[in-house]
Amino acid sequence: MVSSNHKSHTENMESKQQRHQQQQQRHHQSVSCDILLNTFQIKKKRYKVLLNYDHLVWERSDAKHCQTINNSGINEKTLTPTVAAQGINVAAAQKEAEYEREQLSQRASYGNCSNVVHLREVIRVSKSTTVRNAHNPLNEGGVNSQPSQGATTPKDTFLSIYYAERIVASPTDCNRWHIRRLTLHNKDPYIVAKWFDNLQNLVENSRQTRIKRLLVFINPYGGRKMGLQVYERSCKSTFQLAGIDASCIITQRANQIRDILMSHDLTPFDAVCCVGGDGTVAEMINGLLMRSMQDAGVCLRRPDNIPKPSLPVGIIPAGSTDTVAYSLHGTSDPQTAAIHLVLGRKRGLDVCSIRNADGIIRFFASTMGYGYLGDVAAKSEKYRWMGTKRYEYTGVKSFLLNRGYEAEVKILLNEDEPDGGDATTPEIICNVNCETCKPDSSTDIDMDKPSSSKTSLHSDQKVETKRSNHTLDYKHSQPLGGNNYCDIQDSTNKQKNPIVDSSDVNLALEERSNSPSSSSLSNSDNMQQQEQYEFPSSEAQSNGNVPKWRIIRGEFFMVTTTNITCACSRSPNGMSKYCHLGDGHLDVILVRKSNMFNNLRFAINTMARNGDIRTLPFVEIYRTKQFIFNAKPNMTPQDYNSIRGSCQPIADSYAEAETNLPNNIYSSWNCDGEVITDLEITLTSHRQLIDVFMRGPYIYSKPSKNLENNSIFCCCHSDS
Ligand SMILES: Nc1ncnc2c1ncn2[C@@H]1O[C@H](COP(=O)(O)OP(=O)(O)OP(=O)(O)O)[C@@H](O)[C@H]1O
Repeated sequence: MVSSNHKSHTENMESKQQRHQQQQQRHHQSVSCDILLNTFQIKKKRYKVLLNYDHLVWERSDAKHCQTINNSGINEKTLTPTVAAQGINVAAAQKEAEYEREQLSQRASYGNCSNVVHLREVIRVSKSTTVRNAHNPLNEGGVNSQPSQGATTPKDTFLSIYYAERIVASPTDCNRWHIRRLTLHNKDPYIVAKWFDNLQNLVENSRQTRIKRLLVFINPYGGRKMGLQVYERSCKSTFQLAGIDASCIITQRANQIRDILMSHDLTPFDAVCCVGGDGTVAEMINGLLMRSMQDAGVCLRRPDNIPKPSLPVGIIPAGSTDTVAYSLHGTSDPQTAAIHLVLGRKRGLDVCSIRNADGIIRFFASTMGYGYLGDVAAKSEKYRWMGTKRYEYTGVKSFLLNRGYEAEVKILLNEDEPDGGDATTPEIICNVNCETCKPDSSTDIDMDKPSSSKTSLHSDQKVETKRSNHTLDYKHSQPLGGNNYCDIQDSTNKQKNPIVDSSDVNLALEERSNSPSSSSLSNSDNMQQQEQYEFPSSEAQSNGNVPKWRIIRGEFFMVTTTNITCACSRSPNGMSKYCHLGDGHLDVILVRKSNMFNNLRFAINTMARNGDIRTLPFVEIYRTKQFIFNAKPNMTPQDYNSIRGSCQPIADSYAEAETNLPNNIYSSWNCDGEVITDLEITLTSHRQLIDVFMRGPYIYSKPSKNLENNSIFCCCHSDS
């Protein structure tokens, strides 16, 4: 009896709930219509404003004011892809223009004096009774952004729409975004309420991909030690405007981000973000990847596959070079990075794993350079007090002292490019609509399939993985949209811990010295610029699917692998202009030892906007999924013990590197700005292993006055 009563009560509750939901749905349907057209005042001028499905259009009621002014003050009617003169890849630029046109296709053709904003770029909508409150959405009046429910009489006559807009100013400045406000005024509060409800519903729909709870790591030590200020100035208000509940942690030591990500409960968050330079990004990415491996229960050193972390990442530049942020966003403007984060558009970014004889030692997202770049990283840390100037100082010093480094590299040939994918054919620059980086189902290469020269890589050694889930002491006292600073109890002093302990080095070294393949490599007496191919045996061929390697030996000014273009403000095209963000490959750049003049040519071509290192005869570029490096092909087994490689944290790296490496015979690796002293490593690219809030760099489309159709291609308006 009791149970049947309970049952009928539950059914009643359920049907009530359903009715309530239906009522709500009906209410939403009644308030949301796809098209609205009204006249509003914008800065005391009358405008016709149209809400057309997913975009908002406004234009002066008075036709004589029909010319729009863009941000650079240029009168414009349309934007066309006239970019050939800039030496920018025309095909890619056309693609962008096509994309922009596609974006606007559903907008029909508006007058050339119309201003258009896609609701996808709208960050917040608020209404208020006074213009003052409309301009302060986080104040009492403006925060009221919930749809007005039923009976209350509307009294707000101002509607503010905050949206993100890209600034297209010049070929060198077309990637920055800023937030603009459009304030509409209508004396009839019912019209304002209707617009508010509709906009709010539509924006909510496009908001589904956006995040609400964010974990932010701020590095107060990197760059000009301005991490906190950068966050306060460029990100905090943007996150608040977007209603993001940000919990901030100011780092107290190197590797703390990685340790927190590996040990604390991350379920309260939708995303993780870091404010810092490349070293900070590397820590965050390493922490997330190690955590996902740990959670999946795979061996950290020798995983069969590397699971993709569930949390996407945001990257806010506040370091010295910020190559990762620059390559991803096309600018090192922190507000742009924050805007990409709040708008929620993600792309997969390739990440490379680095293995030594013991297995994976860490991951990198930007670049890994031996020779010149390694020397700069090893030396520059000592001069951190110089700020960003330290790179210039140690850069020149390392440049002059570089006498070339002997090495052997093995490059895995791509199946479709039997000659090794020599990158001399015209290529497309990775951009916002890059076809090459479209997400696909192509699998990663098998971690253990391509072998380096070491048998120890295939051993079944297991590393115990332990996970302790601490919870962070977040202060959730503030409402959604707050920016809370968290207290972290950091009892462990792990300042000198490498990403993975190299405790098994001796064991691995013994295995290595017994390895038949390593001895076969040491037989090569003549190391001068040799190149050969390793062909599979006939037996292996009959099995099919056998990797083929290109082997190159010689002396190099530098050997660099890049995962992204490595562009930065000093080198706007980057070291590897055509490198893609998510194609599952890394670019290997070999700069042969030649003379000072050639080294200088290389440096100039890397830094100049129109430079192209592919034209230099002493530079070779290969695109590959896997790369094996050996700095000491002639080394005897005894020598290994004196030059044990290990991954060093950035602190003290200079001292360690100098004592470990004998008399400039060997360089070290610069891995995302940090020093690694391993001399035998294997790099493997993992396609789109991490999701990042970014769009990729835009290619400049020059504003033109040629009017081919009546559409406009950017959003410009007079309300600022
Ligand atoms: N509170 C701290 N004290 C000392 N070191 C820290 C602290 N917080 C983070 N770090 C370390 O500082 C290192 C340098 O930071 P980061 O790479 O962000 O700046 P940068 O080297 O100036 O910039 P870039 O790498 O872009 O040139 C990082 O490797 C990080 O581990």
